[in-house]
Amino acid sequence: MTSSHPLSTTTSLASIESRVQAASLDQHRGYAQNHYAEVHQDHEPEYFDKTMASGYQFLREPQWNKGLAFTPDQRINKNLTGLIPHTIESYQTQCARAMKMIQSRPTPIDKYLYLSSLKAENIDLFYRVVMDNIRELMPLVYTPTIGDVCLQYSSLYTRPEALYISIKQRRSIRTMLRNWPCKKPEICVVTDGSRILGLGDLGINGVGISIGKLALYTAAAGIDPSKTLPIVLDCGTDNETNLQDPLYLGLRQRRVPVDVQQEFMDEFMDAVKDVFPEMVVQFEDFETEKAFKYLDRYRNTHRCFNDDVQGTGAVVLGGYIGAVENSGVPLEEQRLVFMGAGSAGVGVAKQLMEYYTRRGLTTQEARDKFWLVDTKGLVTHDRGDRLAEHKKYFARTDNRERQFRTLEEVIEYVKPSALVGLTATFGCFTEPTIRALKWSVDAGGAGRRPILFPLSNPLTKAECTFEQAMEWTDGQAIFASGSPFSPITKNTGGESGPVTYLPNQGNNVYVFPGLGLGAILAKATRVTDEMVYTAADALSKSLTADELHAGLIYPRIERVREASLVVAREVMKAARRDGVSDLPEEQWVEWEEWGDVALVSFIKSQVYDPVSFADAKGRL
Ligand SMILES: NC(=O)C1=CN([C@@H]2O[C@H](COP(=O)(O)OP(=O)(O)OC[C@H]3O[C@@H](n4cnc5c(N)ncnc54)[C@H](OP(=O)(O)O)[C@@H]3O)[C@@H](O)[C@H]2O)C=CC1
Ligand SMILES: CC(=O)C(=O)O
Ligand SMILES: [Mg+2]
Repeated sequence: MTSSHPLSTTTSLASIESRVQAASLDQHRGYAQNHYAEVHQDHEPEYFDKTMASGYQFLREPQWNKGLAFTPDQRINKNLTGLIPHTIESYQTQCARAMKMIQSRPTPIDKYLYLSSLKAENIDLFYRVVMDNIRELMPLVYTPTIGDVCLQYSSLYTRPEALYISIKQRRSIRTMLRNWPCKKPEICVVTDGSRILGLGDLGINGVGISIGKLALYTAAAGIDPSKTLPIVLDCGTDNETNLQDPLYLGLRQRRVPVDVQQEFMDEFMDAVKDVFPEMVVQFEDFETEKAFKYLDRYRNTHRCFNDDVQGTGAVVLGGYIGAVENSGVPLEEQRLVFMGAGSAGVGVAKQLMEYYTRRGLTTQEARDKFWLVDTKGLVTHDRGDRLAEHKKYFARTDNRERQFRTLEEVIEYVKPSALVGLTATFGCFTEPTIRALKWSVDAGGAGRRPILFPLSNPLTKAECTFEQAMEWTDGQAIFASGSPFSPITKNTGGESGPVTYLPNQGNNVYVFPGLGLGAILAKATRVTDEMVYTAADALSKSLTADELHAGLIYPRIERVREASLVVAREVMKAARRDGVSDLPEEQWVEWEEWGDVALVSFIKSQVYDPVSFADAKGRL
């Protein structure tokens, strides 16, 4: 931590606030926000020196603290004797204590808060616990719980965990970036909070998603946590609840106009390039128009990608490839209906289209496989409204004789083999729609199975539940959801006994960590379409025989780190093929001589793995 970390400004704001009554809180906040706009530090932040630190100072630094795993020598050398209980504990024992505490907490938010404190105290232990219990804990540090955390972020706030940059501080962006304790962050997740999961505009509270995604960069791909940088750009909010909440931490104003935010964004991206030229930037949960606009604007000038458009596109393609194999409906006969034509819907449709064209279809033939539905019905050129730019590519002409206003009408007309939901609308895959999907697949021949992907997050926004999907398709649907559902065991009454159905989690967590890691390690100057497509392809090939046998289309979540490694390896190679890798050519030639073995061992040598007890015996 630095002596001039943003913590110091937060503390001074807190002390101002403690002296005023709630009634004048807003006024003081306004003062503070304008005041910050003038701040410009020209000195470098100071850092504690690990070799000099000792005693409590050492214990209070989450990246140095080992809890009770310090060896006797370390305790003596760092003046820790007496400051912690005499016992020496392995990480396993400490993990067991943490899990006991998590399990004893009554609600997911309470569990999240415990984990969050652990992260603030002992980073290695936090990641060890999360990695060793990823099936149980990922839903806490990520969707669905992170959605609730974002909704309540301002109330839950206890300590800084990100860079909070408001549009009023735009003249100080470089200073703020330099204030970040890590001098060379490698990956940043930035949001403006305008479309957080399916929860809409959450303003500055959306920062929880940047924090959550970066925790997964570490847990699921092994990026050193000290090299991660969560950022929220506060451009105001149109969320009335936030604007009325006395505890809301963001600007109390409506969102600035799109052109004003564009200037701010340009300044931000320029500052990022100046201060952290090698950092990869992941755009996250920007509302539709901005998501597409910023990706187009910066993709050829900055190391960046959009997770909702590209990461989601890649993860759905990665699962779709396996789903088609399991469905019994040949690729060329597949017909896809998408409910939702936003950043994720269009991003996914484009990625799947790319797959079709690489399989020999013309662009037109590939595009004809997709029917996109939005709040006004089937997206067509001539339905009487002004189509948003991003919808035009997939707009159809089917409604010359008839209008298709509802999903039911579209399914009846298209007779799809696959139904994809990216609407943020709970329950919009109704019983009739799911039964109609199954019916249209059955009509094609025996043994065929429908593909059903209700991908919206969090669970409260899922288009249907796993139970409904199984019930209404007689257990036939090949199912993937954005947030995790539990397996279902049904007693069929047959001789073979109960049947267990396994859901898949079709979430970009299977792509962004490996894509980011690959881009970082390849020193990619851009994140190209080829890198994104390759991530999808690699993901589809990363399943074990056991997973394939179980009918899964994504690796089990316990293997997400292995899958990320495969994705990162192939993304690195794609970066080289596209000529955007800044690694020396001799390095690539040397790796090539050894096949993938050398590249894999290079990746493994670069990733963070929280220490085991044996490692803890080593030097600090
Ligand atoms: N599983 C995963 O990995 C990911 C999941 N998502 C999820 O996808 C969802 C959408 O995200 P995103 O695309 O960025 O959001 P957008 O706001 O960009 O798009 C939402 C789309 O859904 C349409 N829509 C909303 N309600 C309905 C309805 N009742 N009937 C038909 N169409 C409807 C909207 O229509 P209109 O255009 O007319 O407003 C719009 O086209 C979110 O819940 C998000 O969490 C996103 C990224 C990754
Ligand atoms: C998963 C994700 O990125 C989203 O729901 O927006
Ligand atoms: Mg997202």
